[in-house]
Amino acid sequence: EMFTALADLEGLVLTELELVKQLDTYIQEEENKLKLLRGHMEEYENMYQEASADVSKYLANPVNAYLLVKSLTSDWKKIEGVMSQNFGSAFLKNITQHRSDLRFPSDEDLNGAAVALMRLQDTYKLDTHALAKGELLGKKYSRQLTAGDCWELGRQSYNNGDHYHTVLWMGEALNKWDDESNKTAAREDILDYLSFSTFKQGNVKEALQLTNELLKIVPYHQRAIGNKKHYEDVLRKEGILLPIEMILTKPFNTANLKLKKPVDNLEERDKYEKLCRGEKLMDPKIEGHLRCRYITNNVPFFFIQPIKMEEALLKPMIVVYHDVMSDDEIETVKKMAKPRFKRATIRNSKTGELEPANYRISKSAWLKSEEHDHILKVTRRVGDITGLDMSTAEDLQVVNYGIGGHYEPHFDYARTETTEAFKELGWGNRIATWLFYMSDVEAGGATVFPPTGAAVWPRKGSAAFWYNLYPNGKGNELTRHAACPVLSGSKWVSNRWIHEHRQEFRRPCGLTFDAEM
Ligand SMILES: O=C(O)CCC(=O)C(=O)O
Ligand SMILES: [Fe+2]
Repeated sequence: EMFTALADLEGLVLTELELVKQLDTYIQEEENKLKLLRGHMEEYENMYQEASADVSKYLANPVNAYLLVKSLTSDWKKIEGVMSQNFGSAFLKNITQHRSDLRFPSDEDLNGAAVALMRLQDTYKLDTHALAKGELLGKKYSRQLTAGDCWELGRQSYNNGDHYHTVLWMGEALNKWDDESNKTAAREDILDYLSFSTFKQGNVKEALQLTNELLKIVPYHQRAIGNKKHYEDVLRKEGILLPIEMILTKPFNTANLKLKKPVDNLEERDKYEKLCRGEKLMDPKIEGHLRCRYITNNVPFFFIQPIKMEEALLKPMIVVYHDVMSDDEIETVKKMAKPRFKRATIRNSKTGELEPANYRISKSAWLKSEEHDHILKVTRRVGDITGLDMSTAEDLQVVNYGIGGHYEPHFDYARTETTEAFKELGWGNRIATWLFYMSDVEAGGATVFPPTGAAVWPRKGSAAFWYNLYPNGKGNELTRHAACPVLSGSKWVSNRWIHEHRQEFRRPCGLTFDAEM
């Protein structure tokens, strides 16, 4: 699957280019064929006109007689030959053969991309109508969606059992359909999905109204007849007198319906989404104490070029360092990571198999310091700035987020028994997180901390840093954080997780829960 990373989707543009080229050749070949046939047809027609005026006189001429016979034997064979030339199947064969090196997205990608669009719609409170017009945050214009495009989004939602978004998108499809001169969907298909999902969301009257509308187009639609009866029964039981006068409003307005967003088990969803939208949740008094400063850490090189530090939160301390990774270093890391990208997976506790994780839509790869001088330099820099020993840090984890890519609220440290945490590494728990931002993000994609209201917005070359553990080794629950869905742009980050061992003299352990750095 490729929808999970924007870097992978880029290849699809090449697929489109190749298709355009091939289709162009195919159309030219078909056009040549038609031109040839038209020429032959005109010849036949002329001959007929001439001959039919006076058949016997015409055929009395031996050349004419010869040409008539010739035109219906050898010429006709040529025409047969031209007409049975099948450029279409040759074109398809060519594409199929290319399929392994041309990259085609799968149905899973289509579903993933549709779900991502719904996630963006919910998180950033995007209006369905504006989105369908190609508006993002009132300014950015993408292509307009047709009734058929909206219908497809509705159908994807329906197949996922998500009647809420089915109603929104099928409703939009219905309105678009009304305005379209070249219809891109069938109105009865839109009404079929829309009526059923409207009913599923608990709007029986409107479902009946939409079903009646469908029956006007297809009077013997079996399922619609059954549904109509069922909806009427439900209404009768509710004590509503039938038939009721109902006219479909134009445009169809989903705002008049009762609609419930699909429930999910993330209790902090509300806070998380508010922070993603840039709403301020932090106490202004706390925010007022945040400062910026230059640091040198007694590292000689930093005396010449001090590091710019900005506080994002004091308790626990979350800081952002600016200009700590150069464009060259970023390019190296991206280039090395791309061919190794794998989608984030989790192990299914029942089957033991690795499965794609829906709470984390991204692709990642691991790079070692030894692999490139740039990575080694970056590792040393992190050690110099944090004062921590990097020999117990994990390799650099490079991440690229795809359409609507996100990472739901989580802790970076292991919450199981400390002895069990990252057992294979044997370096203790993840004491601190260093998070490089390797791209700017046009919209969305913040790193947010729901318990405290802190938010860090990606800026190319910056990095966020915080301690996950208290000095006594206990995990700090206030460090729970998330990567907001990317609304526009491609988001690249890389993680350096530093472990407890060997930090004893650098960040002494203590008995306290003191959250200061
Ligand atoms: O991408 C981000 O902003 C955060 C990523 C993150 O939290 C993680 O990879 O653990
Ligand atoms: Fe994280």
